[in-house]
Amino acid sequence: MSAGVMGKSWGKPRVFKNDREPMFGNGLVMVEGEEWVRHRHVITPAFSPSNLKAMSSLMVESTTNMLDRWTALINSGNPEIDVEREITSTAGEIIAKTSFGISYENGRIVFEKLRAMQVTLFKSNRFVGVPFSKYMKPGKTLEAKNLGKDIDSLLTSIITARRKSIEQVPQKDLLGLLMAEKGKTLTTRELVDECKTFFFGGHETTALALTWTLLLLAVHPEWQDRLREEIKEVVGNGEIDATMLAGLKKMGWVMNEVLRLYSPAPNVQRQAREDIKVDEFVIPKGTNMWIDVVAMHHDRALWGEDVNEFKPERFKDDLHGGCKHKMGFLPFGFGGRMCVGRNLSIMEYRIVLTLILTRFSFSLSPGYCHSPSILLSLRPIYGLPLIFQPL
Ligand code: HEM
Repeated sequence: MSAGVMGKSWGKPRVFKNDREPMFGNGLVMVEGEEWVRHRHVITPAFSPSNLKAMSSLMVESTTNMLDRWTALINSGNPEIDVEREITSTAGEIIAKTSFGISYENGRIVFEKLRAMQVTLFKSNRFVGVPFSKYMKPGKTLEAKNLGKDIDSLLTSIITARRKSIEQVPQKDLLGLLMAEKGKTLTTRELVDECKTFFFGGHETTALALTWTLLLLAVHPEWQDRLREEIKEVVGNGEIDATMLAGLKKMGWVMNEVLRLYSPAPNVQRQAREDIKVDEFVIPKGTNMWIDVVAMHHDRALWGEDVNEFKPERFKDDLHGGCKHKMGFLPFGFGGRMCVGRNLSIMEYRIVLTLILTRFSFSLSPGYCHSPSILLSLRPIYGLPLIFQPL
């Protein structure tokens, strides 16, 4: 691929920014040029393996609460559970805990308001790029704006309080880590936007990766067994230790195969900041490029005749899953702007799936209707009802 494709001459489309401003403000997803370099420099170290490991117990805690709820439902004669709704809510709780903490009152309120804002935006903001779309649902747009104001002022008060106490109690969540960076700093306004960015960029994507995985494991029970065997060998029956998770190789292939077949982020966007030469073509300044990741991940020419089959083993000896082009598998984007939270989501995926598989087996409910749809993310539009059996 030409160097022009990967260079800094590509930014994010303005239309994408307008539509997503309430969610991301001027957070990492939105900033460009030198500003992006500065933000990325401060944020990347917060996602280091040792920082992430310290967050694993929060993930275990929220997931265990969810699974205890499932056990109570099953014991009361209700073994059918909509896992999409359940997992999205738990992933929201996990990202709020790992981003800014919710063990104190203001954090909990921010979390509730972010959730409400997500529901509102989902109703008002699904026409990405449609001119004047925010005027189609003016009530919802206003509601999102008011929630946004409340969230900003609550997060500002959390950050101000932490600035006063940072010497005494440095917090180990992402906000605490960003505030503790020596020399490089973000302003309070920038920190507010990064907290929102982590929430909106980080939980639904991970939840959908898990949801689609449970669908595929429900229809391929032999893979439930294989993963359970691997968990027994690698994790044993004791508590999950984050250092063991890298040993879950087959689970890694399954995650890649799910991200290939049902990529939660269905497209990656760029806009030419200047005229760019790519091989014999010139792409004029201002051109929007939407890379259709879903289509690329289902392209027979790249993947072969079995492109639509669930075959995790295609990732066994090849990080690209046997794809004929090294840029053909892009669930986390590409280049310098590749997803900064991917290791957090990989850790969360492994923890949640390990805990589910250790406690339950599951099959598809006859009520499931397969209809993957792109509404910002790629989601099962009618949810995912599964029938659970305790092990
Ligand atoms: C399965 C889970 C996830 C998927 C599929 C995913 C996917 C993506 C994609 C496709 C991009 C755009 C990359 C590009 O433009 O080349 C991105 C960027 C980003 N993601 Fe994720 N993501 C996931 C989880 C997370 C998590 C857990 C967080 C944060 C806690 C996060 C935070 C971000 C941020 C901040 C960016 C912007 C990076 C930049 O522009 O420098 N993501 N993600």
